[in-house]
Amino acid sequence: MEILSALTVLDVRSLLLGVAVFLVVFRFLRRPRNLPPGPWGWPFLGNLPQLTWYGGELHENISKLTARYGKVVSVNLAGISMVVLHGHDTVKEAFSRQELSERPPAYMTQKVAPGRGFLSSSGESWIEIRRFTMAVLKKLGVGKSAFEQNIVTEAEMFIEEVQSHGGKAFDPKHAMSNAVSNIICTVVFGRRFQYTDPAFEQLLKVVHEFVLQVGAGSVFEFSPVFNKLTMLPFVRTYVACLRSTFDHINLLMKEHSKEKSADHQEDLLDIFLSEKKIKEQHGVENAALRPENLKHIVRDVFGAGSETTATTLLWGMLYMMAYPEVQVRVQKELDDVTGRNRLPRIADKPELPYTEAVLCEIHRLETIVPLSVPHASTEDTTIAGYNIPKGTTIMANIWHNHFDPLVWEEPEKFRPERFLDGENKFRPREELMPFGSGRRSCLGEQLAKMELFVFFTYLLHHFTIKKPDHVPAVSCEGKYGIMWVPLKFDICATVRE
Ligand code: HEM
Repeated sequence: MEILSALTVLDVRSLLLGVAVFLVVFRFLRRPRNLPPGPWGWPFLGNLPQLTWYGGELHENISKLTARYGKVVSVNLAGISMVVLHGHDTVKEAFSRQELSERPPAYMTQKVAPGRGFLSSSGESWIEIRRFTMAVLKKLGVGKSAFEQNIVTEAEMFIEEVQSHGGKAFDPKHAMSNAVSNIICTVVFGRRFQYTDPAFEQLLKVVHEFVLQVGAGSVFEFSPVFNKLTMLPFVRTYVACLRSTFDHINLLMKEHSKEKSADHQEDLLDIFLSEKKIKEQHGVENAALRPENLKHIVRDVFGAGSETTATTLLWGMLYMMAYPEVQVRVQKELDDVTGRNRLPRIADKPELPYTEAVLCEIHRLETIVPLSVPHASTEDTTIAGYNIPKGTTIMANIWHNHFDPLVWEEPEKFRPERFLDGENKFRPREELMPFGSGRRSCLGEQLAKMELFVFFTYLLHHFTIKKPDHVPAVSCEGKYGIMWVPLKFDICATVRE
């Protein structure tokens, strides 16, 4: 009897062991062959501990893997198997292809607010949303000189705000975010807000909070693991930020639908609603114009279009304090072209090659979206000879490309001259890709370039900016959330003669 029960226990154990071995072997055999190489990972967390917990930034740590694994590296971040591309040629080739230009599922956002925007759409709905938004921006004159006046208005308000500090030390972040966000408000809501407007202040606060709170590479958003672990404090914070952003956008959209003030300009919301009406009258279905999509489009355009440009301008101020000789050269170039009696205009840009080179060098050294925004493959395909199964998340390590010593001589150095030719004319470099590359590249690139040019030239035409005396040295250190942002700093801005 005892022998029989011992045998039964043994049989059950053997059976379980057999099943476990079978599952491991089956999984191994089913694994697609010739995947891009990469380091081993922990169960559930994958390579997250190696890449984020032991110091260094995620984009730098992934970049280090290229020494061992080459330009196309597989990593797993909390259940997301992703392939990270390095080298501008690899990124350019891959992102020009339709099957590598979609987005992975945005689990968290869909949980909080179902609907499609730029971050959460692929295929036909993305094509429609992008086409619609591009048409709106074109209609509003964005990217053309007609829109310049809106930017100039905000730049002038910003200059006034800076001047109000009378040369004393202050943190420019708040005024900068207000000014740049107001330009997007003109596009989306047809109006600018007073810096002290409570609804506007709240919106900026939640967007800023969102940027600060979200961990490296928007991992929570696209992770099927964290998506289920909503009891974890940092996931709870992320969800709360998402909720709060959508609540504020809903509030501003409700305000917008009330009676318009006399100075109201046509905006994205107006065009969305009127296009929707026309399409409905003609019985045409349009994936972009579903009511639930509107708040997503607004959130994505607002989120992508405000903090990005403001952050680049903050980096610009830091570099001008850290490299006063570069600041003097920009100011001289501005004075030579515009004199002291008028302000620079976008039409002056071709005559300001050094200023343009400085802006490019800031984009390169402080790549504010170091790992770009995740893409996904929509079919089995290949990159650089490796198999890429359908549904793989693909990231581009833009930061790595901007520091590639084979492309940039002494890449760690701030050297705007690398964007000038032998005759000191502006020399664009295709290896510089702060706005991404290909079909899914930044929709707001033209707008951002106009804003950066106007704000940067206005600032340096009006003021000389210096580090406050109490600060021992200018630090160009940053912090990585969704974006690479400078640590808090103060400036002193003295009015130029
Ligand atoms: C310095 C400023 C900016 C930088 C560095 C920047 C950078 C980027 C990058 C790297 C991407 C991802 C590209 C990809 O997925 O491959 C992106 C996407 C996007 N950006 Fe920008 N951006 C900036 C300003 C703006 C502005 C002002 C707007 C406002 C209209 C904007 C709207 C968007 C949108 C809507 C997308 C998503 C495009 C899509 O999925 O089709 N961005 N941006």
